[in-house]
Amino acid sequence: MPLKQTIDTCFDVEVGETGLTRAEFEAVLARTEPVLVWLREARETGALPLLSLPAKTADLAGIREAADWLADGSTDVLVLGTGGSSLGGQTLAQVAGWHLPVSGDFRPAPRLHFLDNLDPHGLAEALAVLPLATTRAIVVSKSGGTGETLMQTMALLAAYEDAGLKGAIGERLLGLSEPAVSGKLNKLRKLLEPFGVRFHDHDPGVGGRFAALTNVGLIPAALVGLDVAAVRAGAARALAPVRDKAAPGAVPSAVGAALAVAYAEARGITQNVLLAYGDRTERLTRWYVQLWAESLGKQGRGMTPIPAVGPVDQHSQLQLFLDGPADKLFTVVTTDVADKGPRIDPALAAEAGQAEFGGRTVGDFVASQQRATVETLARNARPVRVLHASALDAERIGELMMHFMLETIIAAHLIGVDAFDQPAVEEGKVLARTYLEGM
Ligand SMILES: O=P(O)(O)OC[C@H]1O[C@](O)(CO)[C@@H](O)[C@@H]1O
Repeated sequence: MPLKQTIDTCFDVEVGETGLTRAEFEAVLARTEPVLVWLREARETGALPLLSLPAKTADLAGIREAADWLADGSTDVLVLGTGGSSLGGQTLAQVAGWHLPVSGDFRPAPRLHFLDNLDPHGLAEALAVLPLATTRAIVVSKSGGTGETLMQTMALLAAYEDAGLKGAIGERLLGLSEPAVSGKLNKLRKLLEPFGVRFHDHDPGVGGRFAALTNVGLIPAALVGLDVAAVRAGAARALAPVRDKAAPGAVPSAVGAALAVAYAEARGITQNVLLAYGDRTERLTRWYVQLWAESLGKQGRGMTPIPAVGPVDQHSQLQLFLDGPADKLFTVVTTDVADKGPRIDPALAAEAGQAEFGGRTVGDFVASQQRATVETLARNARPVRVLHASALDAERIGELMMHFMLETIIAAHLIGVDAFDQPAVEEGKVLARTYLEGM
């Protein structure tokens, strides 16, 4: 079953005066019309390569081959890379069971590790415990110049050398970066190619945070057995209403973008909580944070993404969400979990004084919580939309990610910023380099 978006609990009739009026929403929704025309044309002309990805199949064999090469005889596979060079892969891999509490630790070899944060202690400890002779890595950097990734890579190269494996680095590492362009230095290629490391090309027309559906996200996904063709098929579903010239009200991503922008403009509500239920969606919330924050936060404009996972964050953030400032728009991602998971023994439930648990499954409880949280938010005058998937599988995650990417691009157009750059972060990078030189 495809993704279902429900926005009824976003309006004044349901949430009181914090809520938008239908007229306020419709006015912004109407402004998505030219954006949808632009998107449709960009898909047809290929001007926005992201939009060609859902229908693309020619590269899938190469993606599966790369994943098989990384896995072959390996106990461990590292993904070095940060931001958009890592989070999309993490999000997809988690749907296949990577990084789930407990069961994620018991997955069959190879173990998959994403090293996306540069931490001196963590990296040293990782390099000390990894069985390097059976460890492969894929190094992902669109630009080839990200300091964190270069440093991790150099540290790994030195560790291989110390382990007497220098001669076989080409058999252990794979690179993924923009194609070499004459006259333009790609530091990662310059560093790794002399070791005989092969490179896959990062599509130069797809920015890192929009790259989950390219080899960047799909190689790690394939490595843990996710059906990468199904991910693309799901993405195609999210794109279909744009392609098919549906009216804005029938394009879920346009509706979502219009809601967020209408709340920002008409109510000053610029905080967007993504509360996703289930361990398999935890990385999705982190991927969404980069997408929404880095794409929209510029020129004094933007909206602040807040990640939350259910039900666990009911026990940390929900108090604030319900009873703190009414300054947030909520998106709750739910799935059909009723009847799923362990079933509770009625005798134990009665013994514990929790008779209503008896005969119910864990999923029954979570399903009730999903419903109760949405309703409680609305009753407390918090606007909330629901994105519901019957199950979070390869196809649905592809649909969900494409939905959010389209929503982000449309929102960027509505607020008048470029979704695809991130100029402000450069200043700190330059300064950090200066400080490093002075050490
Ligand atoms: O893939 P790269 O070029 O290493 O960049 C990693 C990340 O760094 C950023 O450029 C921000 O510094 C992100 O936009 C990007 O996803």
